[in-house]
Amino acid sequence: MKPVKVGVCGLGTVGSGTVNVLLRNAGILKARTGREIQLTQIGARRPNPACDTTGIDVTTDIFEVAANPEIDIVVELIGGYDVALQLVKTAIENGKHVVTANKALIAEHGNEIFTLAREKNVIVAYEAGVAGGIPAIKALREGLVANRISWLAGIINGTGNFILTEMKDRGSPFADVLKEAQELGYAEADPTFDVEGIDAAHKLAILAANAFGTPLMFDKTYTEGISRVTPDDLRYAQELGYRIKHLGIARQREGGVELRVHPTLIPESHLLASVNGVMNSVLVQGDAVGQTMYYGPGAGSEPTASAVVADIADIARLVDAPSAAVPPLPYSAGTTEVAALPIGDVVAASYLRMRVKDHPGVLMRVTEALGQYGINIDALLQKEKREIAGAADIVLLTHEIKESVLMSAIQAIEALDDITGKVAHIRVEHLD
Ligand SMILES: NC(=O)C1=CN([C@@H]2O[C@H](COP(=O)(O)OP(=O)(O)OC[C@H]3O[C@@H](n4cnc5c(N)ncnc54)[C@H](O)[C@@H]3O)[C@@H](O)[C@H]2O)C=CC1
Ligand SMILES: N[C@@H](CC=O)C(=O)O
Ligand code: NA
Repeated sequence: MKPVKVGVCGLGTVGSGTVNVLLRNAGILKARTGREIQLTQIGARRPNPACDTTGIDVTTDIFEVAANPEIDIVVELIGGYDVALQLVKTAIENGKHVVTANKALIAEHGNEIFTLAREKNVIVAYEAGVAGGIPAIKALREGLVANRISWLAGIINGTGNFILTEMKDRGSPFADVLKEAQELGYAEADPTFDVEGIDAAHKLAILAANAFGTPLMFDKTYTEGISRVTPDDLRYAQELGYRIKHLGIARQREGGVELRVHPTLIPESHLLASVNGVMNSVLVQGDAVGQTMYYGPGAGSEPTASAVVADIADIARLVDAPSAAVPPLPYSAGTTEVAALPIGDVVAASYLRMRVKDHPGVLMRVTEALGQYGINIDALLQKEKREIAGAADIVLLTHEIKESVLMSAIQAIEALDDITGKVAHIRVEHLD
């Protein structure tokens, strides 16, 4: 059988890892797929010393790769939107299968890309874009195909989890840890995507589309990042028996789906609470299997390349299959429109932290304000702030309450004379 020919565009962190894995493991890939997978051409602005491209045709024009009649699979690893979209569409128009790690592109332009791919009868695969090296899309699409999925939740941004872990364990300042994550190749070109939750929202939109068979709904995903989580929050959560993790949560509800990305307190005994550093994890609730959980590196050169090459191998097995054998919407969203529920309708327990003037009766006034809205308190800490004369922090865990009601109660608390500044609010989930 003739080799399956691959063109890789972009030779940065993931591109160089992909070249290394394809070359190093060519023998086992051939044995496992029954086909030789040949790295035929690379599109790169400049060489990358992290990989050896000796003997491979390298061009500075990535569109040459997309037009190369020899090539069966174009691998998009340049990142970003405009040029990447153009490249992917050109490759599809030219009848090539596409593998990409670009979750931003898939989350925001996937509906258009998949429509075009369907017309041209080619596969667009994006396993590397969601939870890095974890075969999360494959688990949903194949391993859990028998299940009706009611919800999933995951730690799906490696940089964010790395920052929260280092802040908690070593007390490292946010900016220093972010710099380290960038040096390790974990962060996005624009790291605000990581710290403000946009990257996790891209991934959640893709996971939800696969789990629920809906179109991609990134624009309807409620998104909060980790930038407002303070070292005090991490410490107080720990004292209360919780950890703060940045979670993406997708849940089927009557009337629509919840799609939300935000810092979350989870019990320290929950398995997700032990997912640290750059590791990611996705927890899925299916009606037949119950809960399954997937764990592994969410970012980095070869962990991400592992998923890119897995997609290449899957396509290699199918390139010569009759079109009927190629899964119709292979790695993609379905088409059933569904409503995204507003965040105000979410019912969750909450962590509230407020800076108060340490006057007698202040705690009573806060609990009264909550009581007026029917909000019960589950746990409470009051911490004197030694470094600020006359100030204390009150930290509360509330029972489950509709978020729109909680917001009204928070406004009432912030209006009290004893409260300085804003009330910090982090949702609590038990995920059972
Ligand atoms: N770094 C990671 O751990 C992960 C990254 N990703 C995704 O993989 C993609 C690539 O990310 P990285 O490798 O980290 O980025 P990177 O910045 O290290 O690499 C991108 C490379 O593409 C090249 N490039 C950009 N435009 C080009 C053009 N027009 N022509 C030729 N070369 C061009 C750049 O020069 C650079 O070498 C992104 O979509 C990212 O979101 C996904 C999962 C993990
Ligand atoms: N910046 C992303 C890279 C992988 O998707 C992350 O940190 O998770
Ligand atoms: Na993955």
